[in-house]
Amino acid sequence: MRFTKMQGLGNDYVYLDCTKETPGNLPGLAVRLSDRHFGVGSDGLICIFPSRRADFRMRMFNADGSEGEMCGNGIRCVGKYVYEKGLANRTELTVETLAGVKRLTLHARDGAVETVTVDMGEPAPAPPRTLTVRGREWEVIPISVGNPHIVTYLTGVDGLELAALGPEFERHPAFPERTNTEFVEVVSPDRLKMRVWERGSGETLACGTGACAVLCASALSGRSGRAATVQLRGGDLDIRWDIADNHIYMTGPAVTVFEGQFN
Ligand SMILES: N[C@@H](CCC[C@H](N)C(=O)O)C(=O)O
Repeated sequence: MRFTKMQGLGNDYVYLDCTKETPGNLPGLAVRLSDRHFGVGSDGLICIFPSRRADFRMRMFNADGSEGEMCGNGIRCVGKYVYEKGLANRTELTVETLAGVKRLTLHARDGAVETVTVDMGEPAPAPPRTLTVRGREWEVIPISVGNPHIVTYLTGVDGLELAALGPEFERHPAFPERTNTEFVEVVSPDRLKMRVWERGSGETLACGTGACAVLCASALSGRSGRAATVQLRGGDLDIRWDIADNHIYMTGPAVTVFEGQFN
């Protein structure tokens, strides 16, 4: 079956066109293809299907084979994929996910999609709480943007030992479904620097839903305004929380890396 490797700010996935045929055991395939030594190498697998409720439906699987409700960097790449492969001929699209139907606006030049704006819908924040992880107390703000996130603030985010800390947040007993965790340093009210430990994939270079959770948590706690640049290891995302419709809008790049075939 043919595949396309794409990335949004270095958050890379293998993309499959499942509009005509679908391979079996998608979780197992995600584990196999994501392996950076024995597979294609990626943070997971994204499959594109027809939809009864929207123009397309996407399913995303993390590198460990678990299924996520939504993927912010991935859905931008889905927009680029369907447009450039000729599966869609409009620059306004809808994509069904386990977190609802999302609206995409593709920004294309000479037939190539460079950036995509996604209406990520309404965030669902919960009251802050304190967690003990590795003997330290961390104040976290839980926020669902369709998938689960917790956001915590500190200085010196670059020096954080995420490989040791991340798994303990992900599997903390307070979150039976596991969680994505964003570690944030406020650079200024309109620039937030973050690192992310993703549920099911570990540290990634960027997380679109995570960046939306960070903007929401920062605005609610008075650390930022309702629009900011979120600086991730793989680059910047522009995030805006609209006051009129309460939706979060994310704008960022989508890039094709290479195509291939697996047996
Ligand atoms: N990288 C993604 C999020 C992928 C899903 C996440 N790991 C989960 O399990 O919820 C993004 O860009 O949003």
